[in-house]
Amino acid sequence: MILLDGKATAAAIRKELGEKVGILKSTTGKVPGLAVILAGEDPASAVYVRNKERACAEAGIVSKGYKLPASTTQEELEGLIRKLNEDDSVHGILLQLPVPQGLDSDRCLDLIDPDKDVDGFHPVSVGRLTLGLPGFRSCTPAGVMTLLDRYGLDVSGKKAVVIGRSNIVGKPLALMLLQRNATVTVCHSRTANLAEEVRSADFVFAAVGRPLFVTRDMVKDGAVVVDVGINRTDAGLVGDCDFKALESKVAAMTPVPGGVGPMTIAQLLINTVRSFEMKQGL
Ligand SMILES: NC(=O)C1=CN([C@@H]2O[C@H](COP(=O)(O)OP(=O)(O)OC[C@H]3O[C@@H](n4cnc5c(N)ncnc54)[C@H](OP(=O)(O)O)[C@@H]3O)[C@@H](O)[C@H]2O)C=CC1
Ligand SMILES: Nc1nc(=O)c2c([nH]1)NC[C@@H]1CN(c3ccc(C(=O)N[C@@H](CCC(=O)O)C(=O)O)cc3)C=[N+]21
Ligand SMILES: [Mg+2]
Repeated sequence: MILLDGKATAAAIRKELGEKVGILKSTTGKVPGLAVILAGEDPASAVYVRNKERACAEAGIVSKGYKLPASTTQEELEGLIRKLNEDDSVHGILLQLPVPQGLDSDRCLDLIDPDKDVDGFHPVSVGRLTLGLPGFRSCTPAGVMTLLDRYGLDVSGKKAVVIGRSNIVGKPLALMLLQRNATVTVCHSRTANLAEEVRSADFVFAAVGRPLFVTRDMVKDGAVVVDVGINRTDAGLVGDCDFKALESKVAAMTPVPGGVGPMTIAQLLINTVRSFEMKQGL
């Protein structure tokens, strides 16, 4: 089995980006900037935001954290986004989800300048993905595609089954796989015979949010399995797949932790540097 090492791949990407940013700095006199907005005190979100800030530093990207209390009003949050849209030192704006109760995340995401939408959540970015046009792609599914690329795994002509249809993972991932000429099936909580669908897959993508959801009997011999799930259990952080049971059956698989999670952050950095380049007309 080939372990799809997202941790090592993400580290390599950060190093490459650091070198690229160094060159961009010497030619333009400027550096890419990312604004990360965290409203409220969700502990998992705080961990992710800290990881993002550390990753930015490694790649030479200036990150600016905006920590807002859970009591922040819709008007205040929208005011901050408007200000960041106008700020020339900011090339990417990320609103960490979920936002506290009472705040309307859709209205906030809508307000982000699509040219700074490095998270790929703006309806314009989603529309561009759907149409196959250039634009920012949601970092988790785009990070998955980057990981497959780095391992030379090509989905073209292959049967891909995505489990989960959320707007930030399952749905955009299905569109990206279709763009790469996979034959794509999307499963969800109303899918009949889900196990049978998954058994037919050359590539399985699990984005469900349930530990041990994908079991050995559900996966075909020699399949490639990408586990997007992040579940906090008494046994620690686990994915959606029964890693131990699948190990001797699959051709390649991502671990959790150390798989898709670090790639999500690496993709955010890739998108931010790209946004910076576009601003410079590069
Ligand atoms: N590694 C990373 O960078 C990231 C990891 N994640 C992780 O990925 C997982 C999915 O995240 P997200 O997409 O936001 O989650 P959501 O909860 O938004 O979506 C879960 C999806 O799984 C489906 N589902 C739930 N239960 C079942 C079931 N019993 N049978 C079939 N389908 C089911 C749901 O179906 P339905 O639509 O019918 O309700 C839904 O489409 C989570 O563990 C999350 O923590 C998320 C983002 C980034
Ligand atoms: N606007 C927005 N953009 C996001 O991209 C976004 C979001 N909101 N809200 C939450 C989800 C989740 N997410 C993760 C990022 C990194 C890891 C990650 O680094 N995981 C490590 C482990 C980290 C740990 O120890 O918890 C790993 O899998 O190895 C996981 C999950 C991004 N999300
Ligand atoms: Mg969700």
